[in-house]
Amino acid sequence: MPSIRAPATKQTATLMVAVKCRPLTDLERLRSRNIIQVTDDKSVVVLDPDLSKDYLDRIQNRTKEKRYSFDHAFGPECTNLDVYQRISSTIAGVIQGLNATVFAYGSTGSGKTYTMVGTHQDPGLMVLSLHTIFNLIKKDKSSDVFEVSCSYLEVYNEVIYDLLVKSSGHLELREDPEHGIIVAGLRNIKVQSADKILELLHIGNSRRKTESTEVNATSSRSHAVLEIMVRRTRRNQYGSQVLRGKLALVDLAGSERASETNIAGQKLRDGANINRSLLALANCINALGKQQKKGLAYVPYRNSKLTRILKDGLSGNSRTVMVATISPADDQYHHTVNTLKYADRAKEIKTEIHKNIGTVDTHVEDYKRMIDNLKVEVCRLREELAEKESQLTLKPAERAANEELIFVGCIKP
Ligand SMILES: Nc1ncnc2c1ncn2[C@@H]1O[C@H](COP(=O)(O)OP(=O)(O)OP(=O)(O)O)[C@@H](O)[C@H]1O
Repeated sequence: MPSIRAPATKQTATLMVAVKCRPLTDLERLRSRNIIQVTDDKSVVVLDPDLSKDYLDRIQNRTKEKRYSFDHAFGPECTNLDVYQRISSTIAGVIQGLNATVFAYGSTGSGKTYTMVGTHQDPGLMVLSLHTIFNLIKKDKSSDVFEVSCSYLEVYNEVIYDLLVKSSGHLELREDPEHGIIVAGLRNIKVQSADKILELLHIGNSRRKTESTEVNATSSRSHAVLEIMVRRTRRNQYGSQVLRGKLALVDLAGSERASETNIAGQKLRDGANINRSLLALANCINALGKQQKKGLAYVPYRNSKLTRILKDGLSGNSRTVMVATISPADDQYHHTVNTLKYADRAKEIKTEIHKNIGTVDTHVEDYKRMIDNLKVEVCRLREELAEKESQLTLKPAERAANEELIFVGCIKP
């Protein structure tokens, strides 16, 4: 079976960075002050948490107040749907054969899981994206054939587990010449509806490692990656064209300082591993940001499983959105500024996107049939042309007689 790869046209895309500030929790309202101002739909101001600064300190710039601007900024009153509406065009590309990655980045308790998974009243980006994909598929279902499958994994203590398999073993990463980094043995389940994926997501989330820390009652101890693969087959008279789009939705584990979360033993080890991979991610963001400004820089993807999995989303074939989540509480000032610092660097990151137009599986027999049909067509056109030419080369008298004959021939039955 021959395979024909259609030429892909590449386009450069810049990583989209959105910042989302959650509201103060009930507990925080009692002991913390709000230091975040989202001044417009792109700008965020982090106020100096130290109220003792006097006027002179402020005008002499001895303040820790910081200002940032991003592609989008969302205040505590914004819902996940508000965020989603700004990124939905990226998701829609998946059914056209484009890859997309959405990841939430922020310190522990800043609202990453809330943003990605959400609640019943305020569904998160994972849920909203799935509905978009299936609604778009419904529209084009009459002309094209779609196949949707999903996988859900977690990286816990630098080990990959399949969240769609009960008591999954350790999985390994492999480099595939055609598909890039793949997780060997990861279950890929075919699904017919968004509800089925949501059911799988729910099961996967119940298997995810979470712990109660002092900062967050259900703190994610692992990085979770939900991947939705859409295979679209378009049939036309020349055979079939296959488009393959992939959406990766990533909920990272929370980074924290051991002193702050009051943890020890296993939890402390988890924290060290989480921080190691988040540090590796931060280093990759740094290097990629520098690469855009100063030219080539080494990007240390291989320093963690997480960065190897996210490699495509950070520099390969993907339209990527980073949602930086922050807490408005004054005691989170350092975490907030740190998150915004990396979000600011991520704005420089560029990816190259192209449609994954797969092999056109047309049998030799199909080509033979097409050639035969074309041969018949050419013969017919040649005959028509010869007849027209002979008409033109006839002498005028002959032509008149000929036309008369044709005319007589027409009216006589
Ligand atoms: N936009 C929001 N509106 C209301 N509550 C929110 C919002 N965002 C987050 N929260 C609440 O804040 C708390 C922490 O959120 P979440 O668990 O999503 O943080 P996280 O960043 O995923 O933390 P970790 O990294 O420790 O897993 C939760 O109680 C959550 O319900």
